[in-house]
Amino acid sequence: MTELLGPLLRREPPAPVRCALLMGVAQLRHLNTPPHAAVATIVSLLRRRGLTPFAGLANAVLRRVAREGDTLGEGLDEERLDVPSWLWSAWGDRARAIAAGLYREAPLDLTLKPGADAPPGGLLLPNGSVRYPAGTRVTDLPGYDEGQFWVQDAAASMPARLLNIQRGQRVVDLCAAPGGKTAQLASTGAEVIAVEREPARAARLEENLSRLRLDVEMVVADAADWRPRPLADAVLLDAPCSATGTFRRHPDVLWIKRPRDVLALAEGQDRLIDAAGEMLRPDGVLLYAVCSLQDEEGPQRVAAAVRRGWRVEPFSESELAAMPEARTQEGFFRTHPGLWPERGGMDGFFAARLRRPGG
Ligand SMILES: C[S@@+](CC[C@H](N)C(=O)[O-])C[C@H]1O[C@@H](n2cnc3c(N)ncnc32)[C@H](O)[C@@H]1O
Repeated sequence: MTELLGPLLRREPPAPVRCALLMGVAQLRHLNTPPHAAVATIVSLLRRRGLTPFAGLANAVLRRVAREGDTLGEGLDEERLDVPSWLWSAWGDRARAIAAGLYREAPLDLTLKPGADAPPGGLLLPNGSVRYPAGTRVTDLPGYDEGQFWVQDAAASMPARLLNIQRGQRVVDLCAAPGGKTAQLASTGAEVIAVEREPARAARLEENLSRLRLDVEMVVADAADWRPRPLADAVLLDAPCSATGTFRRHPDVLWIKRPRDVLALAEGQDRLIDAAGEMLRPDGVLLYAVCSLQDEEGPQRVAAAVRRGWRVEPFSESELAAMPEARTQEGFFRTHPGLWPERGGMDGFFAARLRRPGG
């Protein structure tokens, strides 16, 4: 949008005026706002902010964008321009496919409790999630109050499915709130301990589990310090991350994160992976997951874990039969918002299965 605006301005306007113009361009180009409404909104916004001298400029520029927007935009590589350069480079040859997800609003995906019926109007996805159009309000769907399902993007539902936990096993769910993965684990009949550091988020997790009528042991603690007794058969670590994979729901994430944030998060991820190692019985399994598109938080964390003695246990083709496009050569699970374009995309996720060092 900045590139579209540039040639229409003879000199750089003050920052608030530029912001208002960008809002106008976004309304005209992306939100299908009728031109008169977009122009009137921005002009009146400028007047109310004491920027009346710029009202004429806004009027002229935005009318021109409304009239000639398509011609003005010709030759601009919108996908490239809508992604910060450092992320575009970091995404490498996946960048264009990932950026395609920028222009699709995320649908609403549900995970059903075993045996529950899907509310009408949904599309059953190959992985078992049920998809509803963007904008659907989950609380309006029949079965919500009875705890028959919860909101969880199709890609986000895969790590817990891939852990393939069995009834009676003891599983620790680290970094658990708001509890989508906890609910999946608890639905298997496993003994689940959910660990969440933030008390307010832990309270939300408890509320969610109570609506779902699922039984879980809750621990409010820092996963880096807490240890279970007896040790666990499996740990699911949904580690705090840059969350770049969630940009369809949180578009600002692409613009507020910096490369140094990713590096700091990676250090924390290594610490939590090794903490998980101290929670597992010998030969116990760790499912490491992040909703990040960044190599530093995915494959590079696994490579670092291998250097510290962890073993990778690749996901097989049959384990990922429902989402074959998500299986990497190394046997990791990796998705991005450009996948499943005909079905409405999915979040970006990374997951790998690791065996405990010395196990
Ligand atoms: C990505 S969200 C987890 C989403 C969740 N697993 C789900 O499927 O609904 C990350 C969560 O981890 C929590 N968290 C971050 N660092 C933590 C730590 N060191 N120990 C425990 N919880 C932590 C955050 O408060 C946040 O609620």
